[in-house]
Amino acid sequence: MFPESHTGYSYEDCMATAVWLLAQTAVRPLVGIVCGSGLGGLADMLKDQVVFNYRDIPNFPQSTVHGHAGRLVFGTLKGRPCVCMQGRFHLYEGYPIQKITLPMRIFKLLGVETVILTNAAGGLNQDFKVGDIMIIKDHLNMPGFAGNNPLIGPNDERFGVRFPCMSDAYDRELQQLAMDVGVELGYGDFLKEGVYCVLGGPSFETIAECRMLHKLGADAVGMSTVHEVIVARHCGMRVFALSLITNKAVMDYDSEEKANHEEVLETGKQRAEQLERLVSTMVTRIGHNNYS
Ligand SMILES: O=P(O)(O)O[C@@H]1C[C@H](O)[C@@H](CO)O1
Ligand code: HPA
Repeated sequence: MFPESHTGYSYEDCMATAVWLLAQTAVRPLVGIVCGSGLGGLADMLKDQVVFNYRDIPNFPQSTVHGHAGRLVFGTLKGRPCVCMQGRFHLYEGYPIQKITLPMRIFKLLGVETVILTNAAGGLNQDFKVGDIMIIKDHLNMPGFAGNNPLIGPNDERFGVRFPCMSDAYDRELQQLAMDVGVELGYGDFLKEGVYCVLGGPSFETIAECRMLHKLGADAVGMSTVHEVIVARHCGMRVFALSLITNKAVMDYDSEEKANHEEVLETGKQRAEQLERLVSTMVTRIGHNNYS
């Protein structure tokens, strides 16, 4: 029924990778974290680390992008068992979409219940400034509109249903938790919420494209996260995601600004500490009170 070129991994392949990892670490992670461009410092916060290079993990792709170290780090964050991807995969690296999202299924098989994803993104919302942290409340999946969805191909019910709901993709309690923690930490001035739009990349957007995306309801634009969110939700994990606004999307023909990866990494460095504190404090509170 599906063409031979289908590039997914079977349940057994994912299980083999999970079993291989579990055999080499005593950590049983409940929280899985994905670090965006220049945001890999989050992984360095983990204590009692057990680290795997992606090249050593069976079935894992390799990181090819500057700012994505290519290491899977197990450890504890303030006593909570976590696993952290220090580096993710993107469509523009040439990987099939099922390979980009494979780590989400491995997270699930490792026992992860909550996934926290971070990314670097261009700000489309004119109220956003460089350095703002945007809590993602929803997404626009542009590659999905063109038929590139990670769930295309045979559906294995052991992971999830054929037609998963996405109107509740971003957990509302975790969004509230992020707001509460952010305000407590004094980040209220640069904590925003909004809609993230994913494109294929690697070219940054034209001015006309930015204007169109803004009109369509996007507050920030990037090249990741959404595919991972779809696969994480398909297999029943809770999802929280945030964008660091690393640059302002160029919306004006008079502007001299040009999006570039160096600026993205530089903004990441400047906000790294606050972002790490926000995420680590959230992790300590997940599973408590009304955030359970
Ligand atoms: O992995 P993320 O989404 O943080 O990376 C963004 C998108 C591109 O990979 C890169 C552009 O600078 O940063
Ligand atoms: N566009 C797309 N992806 C990005 C951007 C951007 O402006 N900034 C960081 N990642």
